[in-house]
Amino acid sequence: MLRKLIQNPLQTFLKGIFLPRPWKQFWQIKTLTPDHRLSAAPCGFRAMSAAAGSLKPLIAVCQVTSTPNRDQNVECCSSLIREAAQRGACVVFLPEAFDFIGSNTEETLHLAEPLEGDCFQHYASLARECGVWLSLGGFHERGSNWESTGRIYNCHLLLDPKGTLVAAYRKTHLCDVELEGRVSMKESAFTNPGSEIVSPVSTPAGKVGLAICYDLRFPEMSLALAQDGAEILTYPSAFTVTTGSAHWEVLLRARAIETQCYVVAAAQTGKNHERRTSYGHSMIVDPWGSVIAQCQEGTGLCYAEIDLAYLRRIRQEIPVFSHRRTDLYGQVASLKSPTTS
Ligand SMILES: O=C(O)CNC(=O)[C@H](CS)NC(=O)CCC(=O)C(=O)O
Repeated sequence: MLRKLIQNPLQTFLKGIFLPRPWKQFWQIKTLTPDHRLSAAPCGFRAMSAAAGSLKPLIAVCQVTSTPNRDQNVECCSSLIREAAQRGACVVFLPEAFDFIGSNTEETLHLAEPLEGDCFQHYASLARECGVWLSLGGFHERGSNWESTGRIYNCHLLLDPKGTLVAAYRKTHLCDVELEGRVSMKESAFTNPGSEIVSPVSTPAGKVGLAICYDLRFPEMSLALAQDGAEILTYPSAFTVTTGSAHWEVLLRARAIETQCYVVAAAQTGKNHERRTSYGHSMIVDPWGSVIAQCQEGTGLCYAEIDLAYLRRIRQEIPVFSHRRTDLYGQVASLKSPTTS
């Protein structure tokens, strides 16, 4: 841990010499005391400093390899969340299927839980313990119609640092995709489609719009969220290697550029079970379209600071929302300018 934090000895040395005293103290507290429990304090500290103009809110993206083993998945996600909180992240993002990836439909349905089950309770108490917001990107939810439909929802949950459920978005675009000999997905066979897009939620990092994985292919949805005030779009995902290597980064950057939002994409990586491998490449894209953070291979975290002043400047300089020719696009004609905060 300590070695990981002191990544650049020269930088460390220079910081030691040149940083004025209060900065030096802050830096030492944040990095040289690895077992110092930074719970609600750093987030508050960062938020306060952000308001004072000196520090911007930090967010963290978790990349994992969920398997059918629920307990192992909880252990892995929880340790990443704790690490992110210790580094001062305000909001921590987990990918689609953070709870598990079943090796077949029966197993998936068998492992699914109601919203208020053990899985939710665990992460609610972890949010409280760590003092962070949690985006739980794709929970296999047995909804109220479980008995009648025999299908679940793919549900993205947002929890505040009190462990309160602030928003739940149920995936609206289901991934029924067949690439002959390469990819076969029929999400609708075990999942009910959600019926609504959820209004973006204010967090210390900005207004977060919730989506899931395959939703990324529908720019109408990202525009609708941006128009409703989103500053950060989230696409927790479990992309296939075939489609991910061709489309993932292009789609994420396009959504960021079109909507002038930050795009946060926590992803599954590696071998989830015998017949399934996920693409990984979890990343954070800024509203200019630059990839500002990306996870390395395997399980892990990446971080970025959110700069809403930068977002506002881009929106002023290239005012696409006010240039939109809503008279020309038929069904999407009703899109208006984003609500600005
Ligand atoms: O079923 C689960 O347990 C987790 N959910 C998924 O893996 C979902 C539905 S099958 N995967 C995708 O949407 C992949 C999209 C994709 O790869 C693309 O759009 O190219």
